[in-house]
Amino acid sequence: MASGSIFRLVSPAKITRSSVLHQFVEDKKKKKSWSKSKREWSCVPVYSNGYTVSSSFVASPWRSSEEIVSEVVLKQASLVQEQRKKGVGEEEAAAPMSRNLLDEAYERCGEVCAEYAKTFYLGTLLMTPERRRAVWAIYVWCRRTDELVDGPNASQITPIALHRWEKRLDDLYEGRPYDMYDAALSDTVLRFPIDIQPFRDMIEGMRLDLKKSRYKTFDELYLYCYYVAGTVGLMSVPVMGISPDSKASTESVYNSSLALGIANQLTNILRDVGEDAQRGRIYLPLDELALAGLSERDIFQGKVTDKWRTFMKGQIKRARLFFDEAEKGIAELNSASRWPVLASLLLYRQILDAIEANDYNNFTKRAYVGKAKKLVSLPVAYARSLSGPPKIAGMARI
Ligand SMILES: CC(C)=CCC/C(C)=C/CC/C(C)=C/CC/C(C)=C/[C@@H]1[C@@H](COP(=O)(O)OP(=O)(O)O)[C@]1(C)CC/C=C(\C)CC/C=C(\C)CCC=C(C)C
Ligand SMILES: [Mn+2]
Repeated sequence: MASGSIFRLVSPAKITRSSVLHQFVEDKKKKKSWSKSKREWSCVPVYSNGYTVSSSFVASPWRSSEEIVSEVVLKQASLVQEQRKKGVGEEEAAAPMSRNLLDEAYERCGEVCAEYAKTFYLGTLLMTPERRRAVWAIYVWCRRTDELVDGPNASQITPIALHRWEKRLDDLYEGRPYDMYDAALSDTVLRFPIDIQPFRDMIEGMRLDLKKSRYKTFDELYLYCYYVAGTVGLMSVPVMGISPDSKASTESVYNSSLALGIANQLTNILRDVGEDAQRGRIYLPLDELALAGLSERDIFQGKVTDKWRTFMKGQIKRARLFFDEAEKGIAELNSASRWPVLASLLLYRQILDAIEANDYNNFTKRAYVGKAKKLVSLPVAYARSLSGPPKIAGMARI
């Protein structure tokens, strides 16, 4: 992907519901006991002594990825609750930069967004100007972070470069932006209650990508998906805003936003199995592959067999459950934010349908959602986004 423009200024040195995957859980129960989280999202094995054997041979209390992530969710949700109570508004903050320059910085973010994600950009035009440009600034930061490991200079990216990128993040959070795009985000995080942790975690995801190319369990994969995509949900909700009519708990809305990121990333992974295998990567839970009678070799050989189809059906089912979880939260968002989010959900979810339509050949055939289907989704999303939060709490209070 051409990334020259957004990197010009960068320093070169750079849940499941209980029904999820029922067949996997049933099979695995024979070997392990499975933790059932409060939100029943977990599809995570717990060894009977509550400990895992870590590669460093140090026994530590076992925490599932979901538990680790839910701490970040709680922290982010409480920041927003505080802001809601205090009634701190978007208009309050003043960034240490002239208004004209700042406007220009945001404009540039909008241009990047329009170039890389046209439909999403159009959706943001429905939002208030403050929200719209804040979402652009977040989008650009995420895109640049991803480009560090996936862009044209990826081969030169080392952990040191990622460390520098994280240092830049700290600086922009402290009001010392390095370039125009950073300046826009620096202003955004002053205006909206967005914790730094999801940003740090996305960088952590990129770090993981540099050193890891296999995922033994879904728990490991879940953490990766949280890092690179669930974080986007946590960054976005404080900007998109929760509807004043929402009766749902802030935490439950955050959980839905997290679910959307996870669902998107799982979908990405399922679409790109063949491409990733060509790069020597397998973003699939190896234990589940083994249970389906498949090995790494089968992935590299890329043959669509009945075993593969059955395995894929389970993976698709799981991704859809995350989409369902996400969908429930959308009605709780501010009215102007619902449409772009729902449109993106509907568009992404159709990639799963496309994998099915390709008879599960995600080795050599790219699952693709045609223009016509995309166009139909937009008014459908719009019509559905008109209905707001249910009159009584529609989402579980935790
Ligand atoms: C209550 C509720 C449901 C709220 C919604 C919250 C919300 C807006 C969630 C957004 C979820 C979302 C769009 C997540 C992005 C997931 C994603 C695809 C991440 C990709 C990572 C790396 O993948 P990979 O390298 O395997 O794949 P590529 O080949 O590179 O595609 C990312 C590329 C990370 C970088 C993410 C972005 C550039 C997207 C950032 C998007 C936003 C800030 C705006 C999100 C808003 C909307 C309306 C979609
Ligand atoms: Mn990428």
